[in-house]
Amino acid sequence: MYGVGATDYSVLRALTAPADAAKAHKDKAVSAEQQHSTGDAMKTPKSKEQVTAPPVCTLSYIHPEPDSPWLTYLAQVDRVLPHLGHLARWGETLKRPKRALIVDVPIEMDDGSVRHFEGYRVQHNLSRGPGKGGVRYHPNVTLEEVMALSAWMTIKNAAVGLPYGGAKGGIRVTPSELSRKELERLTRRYTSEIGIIIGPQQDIPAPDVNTNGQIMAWMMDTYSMNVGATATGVVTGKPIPLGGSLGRVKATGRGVFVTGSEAIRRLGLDVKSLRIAVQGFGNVGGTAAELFAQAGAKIVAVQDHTGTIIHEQGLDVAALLRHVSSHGGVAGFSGAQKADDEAFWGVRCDVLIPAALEGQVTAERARKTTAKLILEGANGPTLPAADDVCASRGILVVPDVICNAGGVTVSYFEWVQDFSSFFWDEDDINARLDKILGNALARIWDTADQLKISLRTAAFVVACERVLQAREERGLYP
Ligand SMILES: NC(=O)C1=CN([C@@H]2O[C@H](COP(=O)(O)OP(=O)(O)OC[C@H]3O[C@@H](n4cnc5c(N)ncnc54)[C@H](OP(=O)(O)O)[C@@H]3O)[C@@H](O)[C@H]2O)C=CC1
Ligand SMILES: O=C(O)CCC(=O)C(=O)O
Repeated sequence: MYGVGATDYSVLRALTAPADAAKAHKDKAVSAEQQHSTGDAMKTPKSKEQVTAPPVCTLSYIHPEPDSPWLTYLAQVDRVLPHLGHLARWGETLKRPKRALIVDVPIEMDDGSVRHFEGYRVQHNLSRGPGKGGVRYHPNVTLEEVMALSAWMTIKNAAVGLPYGGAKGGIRVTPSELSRKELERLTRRYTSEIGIIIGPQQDIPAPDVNTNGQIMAWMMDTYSMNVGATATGVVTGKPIPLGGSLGRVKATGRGVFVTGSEAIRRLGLDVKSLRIAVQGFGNVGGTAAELFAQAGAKIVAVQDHTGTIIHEQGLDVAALLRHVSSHGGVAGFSGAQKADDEAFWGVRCDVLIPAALEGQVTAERARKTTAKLILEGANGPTLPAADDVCASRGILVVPDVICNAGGVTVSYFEWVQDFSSFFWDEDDINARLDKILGNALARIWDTADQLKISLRTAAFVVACERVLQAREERGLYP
């Protein structure tokens, strides 16, 4: 399945060049699409990025299925290795997590029964600093998924230049089935179990799917009680009165908007004329949709777990946000038509924002979309085969490791503020965020232009050089 598509770098170059390339890009994209539809995509130039063999997982303790997040990550690493020069000898470091902790999380349910949940915390790499990354509560969480998410944190933190390694955690649970008290017990027990490897200097969790400020507050309190001192710096994404940072709740969606707006500018497009489809309407998707709508774009389709809604003239995003907060999902929103879930991928749009889970943009969906630009709000939403389809069709993908890095960047600000006990105002936070993301994206874009590679592989080049350079300079022996 991997590497069957060919990557046409002249298309990508046109896409990554400034606005004057817009026409060339459009013409080229049409011809790439025609090639594709005649089954002739292999005639596009062979590229350094093309991977001929599927990635191999050499770890004995997981057995990834095809298209699984860990194999997606390994395929992305295989694409970067040819660009790493002498550092490539350290490449295997990227393919193994430094440390993976699996914990049993038993809790007493409200009815007096005892239930056990599987919990994980994986520290993929610690060469550049403490582990950093969110905690996910979801029924499909597995060790392998958490490994992939932690590895993407290593790449993201390094790509942006934050002084962290990469980590991620999760519990295999359907949180909506638990009462608030059960959720608190689950969170506190999990925190105690992973307490042996987290800490303000070791590894700093934060929110991810189905976790939020309240859960971070319970984690901070539990860790603090266990160490005997209030340790605000052990988690980020906390409520403001507990050492949280202004701007963190919306930071990830804001980062999608900031990096997306820059990509839109470089493509010579006008945000006010754009039609946008958003998958996932939680913290990330909801905020990104809100900011793009405020900038004048039309949000024409939204999908979450409860269904798909479409409005050709543009949804009233503020009203949809209110509906989701009172009904738990987009289904039943009166200001739109209900649509079939698969129809979401073929909806007429210019920009697609996957902001739900991994593996959503398959090769088939990449062929179906009319979007010119994909902004990865989610982690790992695009399969490697879909990346190849996007490249051959002239669709620019702004990859997760820069596109959704706004959240961890403001988490970094929170951690710094907690250490110094000096808190910044929101304008200051947003200005610093915009600058850091803008500079990181420019560096990645230049790398893509120089090496004639995709933005994803360019982000990996920038990040992996930093990670492996640190590895080499630190040396191997204690
Ligand atoms: N929160 C953060 O700061 C960061 C999050 N991310 C990534 O962004 C993505 C979304 O996270 P976040 O917004 O925080 O999570 P939330 O829990 O706030 O929202 C997740 C959204 O995705 C929807 N969703 C879940 N499964 C599906 C599915 N199979 N099909 C369609 N929609 C689905 C949910 O719908 P429903 O509610 O109906 O289940 C919900 O709308 C994840 O990949 C996460 O790792 C990345 C960087 C930082
Ligand atoms: O804020 C953080 O520390 C991490 C956020 C996260 O989990 C992510 O970027 O995927």
